[in-house]
Amino acid sequence: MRLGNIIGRSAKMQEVFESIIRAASSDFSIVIYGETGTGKELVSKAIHELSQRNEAPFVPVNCGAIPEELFESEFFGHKKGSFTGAHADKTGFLDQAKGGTIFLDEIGELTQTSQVKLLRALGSGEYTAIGSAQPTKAQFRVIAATNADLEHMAQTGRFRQDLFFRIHVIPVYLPPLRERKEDIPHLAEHILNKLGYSTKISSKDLAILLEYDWPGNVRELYNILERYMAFGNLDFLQVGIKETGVLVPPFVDDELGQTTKGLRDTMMALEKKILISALEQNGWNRSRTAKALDLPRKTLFRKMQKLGITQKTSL
Ligand SMILES: Nc1ncnc2c1ncn2[C@@H]1O[C@H](COP(=O)(O)OP(=O)(O)OP(=O)(O)O)[C@@H](O)[C@H]1O
Repeated sequence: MRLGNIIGRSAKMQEVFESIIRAASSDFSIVIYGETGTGKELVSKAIHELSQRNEAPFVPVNCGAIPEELFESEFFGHKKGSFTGAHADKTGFLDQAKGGTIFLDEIGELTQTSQVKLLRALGSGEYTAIGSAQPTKAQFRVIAATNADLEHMAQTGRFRQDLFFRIHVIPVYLPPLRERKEDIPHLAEHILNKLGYSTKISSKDLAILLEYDWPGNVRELYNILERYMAFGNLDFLQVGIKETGVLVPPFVDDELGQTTKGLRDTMMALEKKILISALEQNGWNRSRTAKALDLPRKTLFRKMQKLGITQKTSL
């Protein structure tokens, strides 16, 4: 079963398909919840394509990558000469999305000040480009996405409750891949096909795919299958299932010399090692490191905090 490019035979994905169809037939704001790599952007595009706005643009915005001081200029646009460096008129995201859909990815990463500005535009139905005297009418539909528990963030004051209520009109929940493993064979076939690989995957390799926990979800499946095409087998992923029942890829074992830890601990140790190494390569400049790792700065800060990384931490 598929809906556009979205593959899913599991009962959980059938429910997702129903939510997508319901969401597309309305014009309310939507929030898509799901772990990284579960297909939030893919689903938001599908909703746009199936909606009445499909002739107008779909504008994706990574909220974690927009510094607070640039929020208005990026979202609302600016007029030439309105501030030093404004050499020409700039069309903001909201203008670009006119008549269509604005996809606010990682909305939980907007700062409180940016949240207020966004809420004001959504609440009043208009916004003003910097340096303009004329407000513009908001003519877009919002689809937001997050891998955070936005409701909990709103309850604990980390996300504005009024903005949460304004956007969380139709929630769509994407289940992690480990909770719908019956989709893996179809996804693998679809992905290998897309990658131009014609050989059928062996049942031994399929069993390895089914055993794995997929913390990076479908995006990780893509990556693993690319490596599978290069190696011709999944031996790099396969390893003895540890006593804990957790499958630990051998390249992780070799790297860390740890064979007894569970997947989560091993992933955290590997993540820590990657972050420290990237920070060292970038002279501990966190903005440069975030860029090198293709991570929003705030995500890097959070990860450093979670993993207890400071400049004094060494490999
Ligand atoms: N059900 C699915 N069927 C086919 N392809 C999928 C499916 N889910 C995800 N993908 C593919 O997996 C990759 C990751 O998906 P996507 O970028 O939409 O995830 P995401 O949840 O937005 O990730 P992130 O939170 O990390 O930005 C994309 O290449 C997407 O096309």
